[in-house]
Formats: sequence, C-alpha cells, structure tokens
Amino acid sequence: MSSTATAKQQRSGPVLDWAAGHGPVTGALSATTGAFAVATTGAATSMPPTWALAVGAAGALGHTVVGLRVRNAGRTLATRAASWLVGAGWTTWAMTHGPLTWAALGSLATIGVGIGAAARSTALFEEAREEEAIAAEQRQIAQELSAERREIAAEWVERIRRICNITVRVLGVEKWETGAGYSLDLEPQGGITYDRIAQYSVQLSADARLPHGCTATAAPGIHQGRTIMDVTTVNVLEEERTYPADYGPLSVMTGIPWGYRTNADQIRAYLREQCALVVGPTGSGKTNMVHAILAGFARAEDMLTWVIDLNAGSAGLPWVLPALNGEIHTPEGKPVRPGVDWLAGTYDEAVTMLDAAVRVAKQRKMGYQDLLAKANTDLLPISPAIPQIMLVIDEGAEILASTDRQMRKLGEKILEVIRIARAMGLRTVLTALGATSSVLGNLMIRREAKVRVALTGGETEGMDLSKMFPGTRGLRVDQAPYKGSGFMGTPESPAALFKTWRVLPNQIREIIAATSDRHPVLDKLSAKAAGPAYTRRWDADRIGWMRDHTPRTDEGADNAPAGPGLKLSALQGEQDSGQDSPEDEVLRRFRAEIDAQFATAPDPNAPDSDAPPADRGGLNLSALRGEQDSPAQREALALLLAAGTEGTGASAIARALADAHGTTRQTVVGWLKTWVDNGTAVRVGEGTKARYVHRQHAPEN
Ligand SMILES: Nc1ncnc2c1ncn2[C@@H]1O[C@H](COP(=O)(O)OP(=O)(O)OP(=O)(O)O)[C@@H](O)[C@H]1O
Repeated sequence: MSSTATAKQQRSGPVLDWAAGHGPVTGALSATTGAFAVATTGAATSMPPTWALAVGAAGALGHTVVGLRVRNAGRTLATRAASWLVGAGWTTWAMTHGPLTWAALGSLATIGVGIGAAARSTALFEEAREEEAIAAEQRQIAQELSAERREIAAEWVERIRRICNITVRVLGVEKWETGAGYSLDLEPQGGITYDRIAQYSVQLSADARLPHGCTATAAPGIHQGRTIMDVTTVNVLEEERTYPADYGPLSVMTGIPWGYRTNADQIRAYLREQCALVVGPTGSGKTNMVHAILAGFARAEDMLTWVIDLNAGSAGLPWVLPALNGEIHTPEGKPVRPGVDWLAGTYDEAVTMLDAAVRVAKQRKMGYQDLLAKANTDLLPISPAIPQIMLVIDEGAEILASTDRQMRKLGEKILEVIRIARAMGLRTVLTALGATSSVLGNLMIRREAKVRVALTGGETEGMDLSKMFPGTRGLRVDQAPYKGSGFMGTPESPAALFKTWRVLPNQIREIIAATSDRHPVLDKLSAKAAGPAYTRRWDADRIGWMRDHTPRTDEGADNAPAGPGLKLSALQGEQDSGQDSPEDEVLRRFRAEIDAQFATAPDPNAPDSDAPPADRGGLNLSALRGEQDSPAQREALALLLAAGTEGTGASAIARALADAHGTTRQTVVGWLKTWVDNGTAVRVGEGTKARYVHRQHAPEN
C-alpha cells in the first residue's frame, strides 16, 4: 500500500473490517446495537412492529440454512436462530412500548450478555467437535493402515514358517514412499540369522505371487538377531529411466550413483579404496552403463577420469569429441573441457597412460609422506587439490585374459596399478563381456574389485552370478531381463537387482558443459611424474586416431577451412611448412583455427611447462585454462601461426587486433614473451629484424 493511502487511513480513524466474522463479544454487540437501532428508527418512523419480527424470522431461517450447509452442530444452529428470534422479539416489543425506557434498555443489555455467552459456548463446542472429528478420521486411517500392516505381517510369518521352516516375529512393516514395495523388520526365533531366510528368496517370491522382476530378499537387520526383508511389489526395472537431470557435484566420499534398486533407491559406488568390475555381454547395455559411470565421475570435484577403450574409443569418444570439436560452450560462451581427462583409444596410448599412472602412484607415495604423516593416515587424503584418478578400462578384463603377448604386457600394467595404487588414490573400473574364470580367477581382481555389476539384459550365457557375488543366494538372471538391468553389489550394499539409468547422447553433452568448470587439475607432484606424456595428451599426433570418428558435416569439403567441427582429418599427414601449395595454405589456416580455438601452449601451471615442445604442434586443452581463453589472445596466436616461417611482430599483431579488440602493442608484447617462455613461440632475428615464429614453423622444425 502506498504511503499516501496509509496516511489517509490514519487520518480517517480505525478501519473496520466488515468482512470479518463475529466472535461472541462482537456478535452480541452487533446484534444488540442492530436491534436498538432498528427499534429507535422504527419507533420514530412509526414502522409496523411486526416487520421486525418478520426480519428476525428470516434471519433465523437464513442462518440455519447456511449453518446446515457448513455442517454446524445442532447446538450452534439453535443458538444462532434463538439469537435472531430473541433480538427480533425485543425489537418488536420495544417499538410498541418505546425503546428509550429503562426497562427496554436493561432487557436489551441482558439479551446482549446472554447472546454473547451462548455464542461463546457454541464456539467452544464447535471447536471441540471439529478436533474430535479430525482425530476420529486419523484413528480410522491408522486403524486401516495398521490393519493392512498386520495382515502383511501375519501373511509373511506364515509364509516363512511354511517355506523356510523358521518362526519369525514381525517388529515392523514399512511401506516404501516410492510405492514400489515394503520392508519387514523380522526377528527369527532360535538364533537363526538372515542368511537362512535369504536362501529361500526365490521360493518366497514365488509363493507371494510377486510380479516378474520383483523379489523378496532378506538382508541383515540392526543386529545379528534381526533381519530386514525387502519385498518389491512393483517392477521399476521394467521402465526406462533417464539419467537424473540434476548434474550436481559429487565426490569420491559421497559415492557415485550408478543406478537404482528395485525400491527405486539410488545405489552408489564408493571407490576411494575399491576397484570395480562391470560385466555385461553384448547388447546388455554395457556401453550405456559406462556412460552412466563416466557421467558420475565427470560430476565429481575430486576425480579425474582416464579412459582406455581399445574398441575404437566408442565409450570414451562421446565425452571428448563434442568438446574438441567446439560444439559446446559454457553459458559464458567459453570452450569446455572434455568430460574425461585422458582418452586412450590405441595400444600405444594405453601403454603411455598406464606407465604414467604407475609413475604417479609411485611419486605420490614418496612425495606425500609429510602429508600422510600430518593426517596420520596411510590413505592419501583425496580432495580437489589432490584428485583421485579413475582408470576406466572398457573390456579391460578381456585384456587381462588375453594370451596375446602385447596385450599381456598391457594387462600386467593394469594389474600393477590395481596392486600398488590403492592408498595413493588411483583406482580402476574394468568392464568385461563375461564373468569368465580368467577374470574372476585373478586374485588381484577378486580382492581389490569388490564393487561389482553384472548386467544381464536377459543374457544367460557366461553369467555365473554365484562367481560374481560369492555367498549371495537367490539371484537369477531371468529376474533382470531388461537392458541396463542386472545385479550390483558393493561392500556397503549386498548384491541385489538394480538398473542403471539410460544416458542419452544429449545428456552427455549437457554433463560435459555442466561439469567443465568442476574438474580438478592434476596436482603438481603427480603432473610432474606423469610428465609430457600427460601434458601433451591432446596433441594432434596423439589424438589422430579420433579423426575417423569426427562427424563430418560436409563430405568432400576437406579443403574447407571454415565450418563446424575441428575436422581433425585436416591434421592428417601434415606436410612441412614453408610450401606454398593451396592445400598447404588451407592446412595452415585450418591449424590456425584449431589453435585459435584450443591454443597450443603447454599448461602454464604444469610443472613441466619447460619440457621441450613436441615435434609437431596440436591441441593441448590444458591451455584452455586461464587467460588463453581471451578471444583477442586466441586471435593473436592464430595470426602467429598463420604467419608461418616468416613470423610476425608485436606491432603487426596489435594493429590487426586493435579494431576488433582494442589490443595494445604492450599487451601483445606480454603474450609473445609468455609464449617464448613456454615454448609456444620462438624469437628469431635481432634488433629491428626481431620477429616471432610459432614453434611449428620454427627453423629447427
Ligand atoms: N539403462 C538402460 N535403460 C533402458 N534402455 C537401455 C539401457 N541401457 C541400454 N539400453 C538400450 O539398449 C541399447 C544397447 O545398449 P548398449 O549399446 O549400451 O549395449 P551394449 O551392451 O554396449 O551393446 P553392444 O556391445 O552391442 O554395443 C541402447 O541403445 C538402449 O536402447
């Protein structure tokens, strides 16, 4: 309300709220003053007194009708009707005998007090009546609920006695909020533990006539003498659920959600110390599961994901290419970092990665002694400053089982990482096509990889669930016939049915964009140990294999310098610079574009930024960090590249940028100095002949 309106109101005195209902006092006051006003006016104007009686009768009738409609108690209706009739009676009498006599005024006051008292008592009665009605309703609901619970409890006591020959007492029945089933808190009699009931899971489920995909599973209760029996009554595994759209931050400590149970609860993988094994035959939804895993790792603030995928990188590429191709940007329009930190799609790259991982583990062991002593732990404290490295190796189990000499070498390196790196924060997720004995027969895997997933998708071949989840009974492949569904068990959560979310391709892009700023940077000590093998991981010659998988928007447009995507094919078979063929010119412009997008400088923060530049230039996404993101600087770098062996100078670059960016010569001098320092550019010539040449065109190249 405006201040003038308020002021006006204040000047005109208190505001009466005519819409407000009456309490016992105001009601009585209103009735008596109303009757008095009618009587005095009526007497003065010689109104026939029977009019007042008629109005009173109408009022009593109206109030009764309204009262009935809102279900007032009979007592309330009678009080109100009586008030109207008494008031009307007095008015009629007062109009005949004169309202301004002591007798009239006195009786009116008495009537007022009477109406007030009656109204007060009916109000209290009405309130109490309402409360009692609510309580009765709740008692009714509780009774119905507990009747249902009692029925469920009795049913299961009888069933468990008949099928398992065990007597149980039911201490509680909890219906799940998701509506997908209920849990029973049981106390088996005679010192019997949960596993005795768990053995009969299949028979119990069948006896309870549970729909397909629904189970009755027994798990440990709050102590050894108690058992929790989860009974699913709705098959949530049947429906397709997409990866939850909340891409909020996660951590190695929060666990990473990998899917959901039959009760629709999320199941998380805690991988600080555990490795994981995901088994899924072709067509079971394994690739999709890898995406769900990579999605969770990308969301984590203290995890870096290194992926080895020798199947042409099909699992890892969707997490890399949209970023490399510049197809997605942050809301501020900046280029994004890939959703994984390193992708090896070739044997050599995989060896490079695993060697780097071993070096990181060893270096962390030595370099973080002080930190471990201070924290009084032998487990490296993982944080965004010292991230955990998750090595995801698609079909890694097959590498381990391979008899090929080269693959065996790779397998040994994988096992070495698993063996030495637990405390130092490097863990692996291996996938496998089948739970073969060569995989599960490996002691290292059996011991270190206790987070286990068996995707069945209806496949029975090579699906020995008792080997994957030793000691767990009652798991049957046909319980999970849907793609992406199967069984998951972790040290925290016993093996049981689960399903992973469907990860749609556009969700991968969304997650890359949403998490780009969140990925940690490899700690200096580890980066130094990983060396140039790590810092140059996105160089053109290292990611050349991806070119075949880069979507081409315009077939035959190899020579087109512009257009969407990096068109990495342009990087193929680079020729020596300095030739002036049109192809060469196109190639040079292409490279300029690529480097303008991603820059080519080594990471200024990386400890090995003084490492010799690679023979050939290429992409180095570490350069995406910091001020290299400035469009002016990127353009400057592009100009430097385009200048080829001739090179260019600060004034020429500044002139070219002045109009679009207002860049000064002084700024360009600063950039050139940085690029010379970090090896991106080389200064050639002296004095007035001094010019800068991109390292690709540097004389020794
Ligand atoms: N969690 C899921 N929910 C629903 N549908 C799924 C799920 N996972 C996979 N699918 C369906 O199954 C199809 C195959 O999935 P995916 O490619 O992941 O299987 P795969 O086991 O890797 O098979 P292949 O080895 O042949 O590539 C998907 O295209 C999708 O339609």
